[in-house]
Amino acid sequence: MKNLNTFAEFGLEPKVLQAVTELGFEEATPIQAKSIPLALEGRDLIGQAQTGTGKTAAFGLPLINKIAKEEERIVALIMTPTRELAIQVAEEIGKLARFKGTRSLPIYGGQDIVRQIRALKKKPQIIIGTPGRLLDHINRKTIKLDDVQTVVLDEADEMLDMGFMDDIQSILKLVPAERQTMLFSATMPSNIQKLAQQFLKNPEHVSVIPKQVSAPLIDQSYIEVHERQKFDGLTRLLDMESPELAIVFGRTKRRVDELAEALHMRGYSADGLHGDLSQNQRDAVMRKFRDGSIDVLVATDVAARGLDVSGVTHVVNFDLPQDPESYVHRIGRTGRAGKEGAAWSFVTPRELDHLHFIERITRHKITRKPLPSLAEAIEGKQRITAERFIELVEAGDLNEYKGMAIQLLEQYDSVNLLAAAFKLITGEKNDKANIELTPEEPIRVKRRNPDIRSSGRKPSGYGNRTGGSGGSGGSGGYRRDSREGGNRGGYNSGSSSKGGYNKEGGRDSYRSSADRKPRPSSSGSSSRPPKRTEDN
Ligand SMILES: Nc1ncnc2c1ncn2[C@@H]1O[C@H](COP(=O)(O)OP(=O)(O)OP(=O)(O)O)[C@@H](O)[C@H]1O
Ligand SMILES: [Mg+2]
Repeated sequence: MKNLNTFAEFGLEPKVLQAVTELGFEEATPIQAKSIPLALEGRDLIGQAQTGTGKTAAFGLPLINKIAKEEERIVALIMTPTRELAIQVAEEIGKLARFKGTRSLPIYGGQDIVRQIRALKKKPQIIIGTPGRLLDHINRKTIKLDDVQTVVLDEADEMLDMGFMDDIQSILKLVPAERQTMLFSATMPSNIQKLAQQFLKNPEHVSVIPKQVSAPLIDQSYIEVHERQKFDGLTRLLDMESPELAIVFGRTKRRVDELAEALHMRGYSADGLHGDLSQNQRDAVMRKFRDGSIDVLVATDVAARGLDVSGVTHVVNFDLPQDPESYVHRIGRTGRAGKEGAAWSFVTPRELDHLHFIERITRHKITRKPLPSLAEAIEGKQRITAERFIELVEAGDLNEYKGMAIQLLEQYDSVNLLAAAFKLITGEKNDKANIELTPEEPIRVKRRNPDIRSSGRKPSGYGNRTGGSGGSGGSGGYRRDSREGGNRGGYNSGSSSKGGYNKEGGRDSYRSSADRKPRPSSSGSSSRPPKRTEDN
């Protein structure tokens, strides 16, 4: 099949094409070039391509193209694992549908259901939702899926990991069998195949996987640190690198809260994002991050999937993620849409094995770098300040300040004066603020079945490793103890038993937190990963 590269060649209708042009997309990305023609033919698809390569438009454009303007029923359903993603995909679909006027609506937990019901009365044609809240509406009969012709599962593997299998099954049973189903993600672990077999008809696998899974424009480094050095390491890194926008990933909700608070105390404009925040709080944090009023977003894996915020120049894994997949998705928040990005990971000595495991699975070398020195941090701050000085000088418009400058220059040396200005501006943020974070346990290598690449080829040596040094944890199972939610050590899932999912824990996070207690740790014999509740 010839790969089409310009959007005009796809035969999209003019109003859809107009939106693409307006958005400034010149060329289709490889995944778009491969998927769009097949999707337009009505084929079922499994689409895999690196983070930030335009998968949303790859399914969004054919979808919008196919929906008749005068349609009054819900004819398309897009499912996403998290609320933020539902909102973002809805926004992108909204942009792509701008000229055609296709109506879409995001539906997710945490948002006032009455308001959603009101919005549903306006006859949306595309629903973009998280599985739990969708089911709620289906049960209330406020959403009817009888006329759905196209279903998209975005980040399908994450939805399975979060325990949405049952919900997805229940939902798909209500969609007519005569439909088109598409499944997209950057990573495709083996459980996806099962889902695909069950719900897709003769699907075309469309994958754009170069040698490595993560996006090529991300410069990946790691710093070996002790747990207690991490915070100072982070502030030095931020000072040295001066990111435009940075996302710092922490392992748990507590970690994120503490870290955001600590950064704040040191004078950084940072805020935390995790699943215990109300939807309003989460929306507010994302808004501030998108408009640049905060420049460091500290987050649990909630923000790791699919989120597309332009200007994210740096991702820092303050704590290493458990899975290679998470690593790929986390660092994929930078280096998007052809831009460059930097990913830094803090690795404690006991986690070095785990880092090498991630390197092997992602087939990408992660370069070791030293902890930035204080001098480098200070120099970084001064460099940025100098750049700002120069911008201001070049912009002119300094008349109000010149009088005092002239006065001072008559009495003092110009170098000393400028140095004093630097000191004043870049000098100690509240470095005295005493910061102590609760330490996190190191991550250890776990045996599991990641199949991060759809080819199913496993790098040699893979799967034979047991944990690093010492300690707790089943040696055979892949113990998913890194997810937020505090259920550390609470459950084991045998490496091949990802099929069943725990329904406990509450589906929607608008429920009271009492409904969302993690499973007690005595239930370690269960092979079912508990559903992560915060995102629905
Ligand atoms: N053909 C294109 N040319 C330029 N930019 C594009 C093109 N297609 C999409 N984009 C932009 O690229 C960015 C990333 O797209 P998108 O979020 O769909 O990536 P993704 O592949 O879904 O990534 P992830 O795996 O993280 O979910 C978006 O801001 C989108 O508007
Ligand atoms: Mg995406």
